[in-house]
Amino acid sequence: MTIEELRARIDRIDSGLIRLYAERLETAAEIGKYKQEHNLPVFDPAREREVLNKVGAEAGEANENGVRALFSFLMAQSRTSQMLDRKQESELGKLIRRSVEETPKLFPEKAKVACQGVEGAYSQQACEKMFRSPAITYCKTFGDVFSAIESGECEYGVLPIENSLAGSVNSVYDKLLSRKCYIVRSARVKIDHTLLVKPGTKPEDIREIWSHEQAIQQCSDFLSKNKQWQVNVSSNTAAAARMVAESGRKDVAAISSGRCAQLYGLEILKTDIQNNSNNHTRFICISRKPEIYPGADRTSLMLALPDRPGALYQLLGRFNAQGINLTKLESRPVPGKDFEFMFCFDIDASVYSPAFTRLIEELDVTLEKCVYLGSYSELA
Ligand SMILES: C=C(O[C@@H]1C=C(C(=O)O)C=C[C@H]1O)C(=O)O
Repeated sequence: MTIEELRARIDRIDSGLIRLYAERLETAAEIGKYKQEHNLPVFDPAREREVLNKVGAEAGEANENGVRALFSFLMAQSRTSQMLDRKQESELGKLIRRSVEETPKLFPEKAKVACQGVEGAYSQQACEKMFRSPAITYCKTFGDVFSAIESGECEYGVLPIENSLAGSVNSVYDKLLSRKCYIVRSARVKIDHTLLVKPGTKPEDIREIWSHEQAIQQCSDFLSKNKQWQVNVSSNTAAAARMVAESGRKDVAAISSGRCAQLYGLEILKTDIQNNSNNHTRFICISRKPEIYPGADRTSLMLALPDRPGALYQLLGRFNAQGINLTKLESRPVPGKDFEFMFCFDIDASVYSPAFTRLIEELDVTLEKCVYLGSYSELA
């Protein structure tokens, strides 16, 4: 047979498959109606197991895995269509729709905002990107930022969530999971580390360096060329700059943003001392209530998957089926549990799109645990 003839045969098989696919979905829709009339849930895991075992056995050893994967996709499609036919919103679907309806159309210009650190911190730059005239309360720790919102002392909080070189800020993710706050906006801030000293200090006078742990890591090449310096960790890059300013010493230097030079009366000895100049940090703005402002095109979720082969593959298949892109996928251990993981997803889809609504309905109904962290837009 020629390739053309073989392809014509494939085309005929495909037409048959399409007809059977539609027929299977129509039958599932009828089952869906029955379930609705009899108050039965859409998802029937026992029946799905039975179907997978049956088709797997029928396919025989050579085709078993492929057939099982195909049928798990087909069954997910029937579930989606049954759920959409119900026109009954899931709890999460309702929360998102209500938040869109109840959130004002404009992001506030003024608000009481909690940031971690001291004046000059990168969190402050992020906060000023988000709010035109914020009233900032500085907190010692990330946990204190959450507490300031929970107690009502502040309306919003600004926290780092991810750095382009160092990756996710895991302690912020863990707190988002354990404390009830939602992401309502995010912003990218370019990180430019500089070496700051008291005016008049010369490079050869320096004996000690102070900075935040991450900044020290990000400037490791520069620091390794100056091994005679003793490197000390401080809680924040801006706190390190303030410490140098207040120390009265001329043998210490801070690694901090250039902005802190003016703020604390310091001199910039060297700019751009980081290993890689493409260094950005993403900051999030959190609030007690989910607020979804116009333009929200990113949604963060944390999902728990059943511990079985193919669970993540099947979930990713749902994103693919809805044509939805992901901008982040990472696993996080569940605090206090041995080797139990949740997956952090950043979904790249407008909250107004039907595909997003369908996906949320599916996830909320079929997954063991789906923690909604918020829908928002990111300021570049
Ligand atoms: C079609 C049904 O609904 C869902 C989809 C299934 C399928 O496509 O085979 C099986 C079980 C249910 O989760 C059904 O209950 O039979």
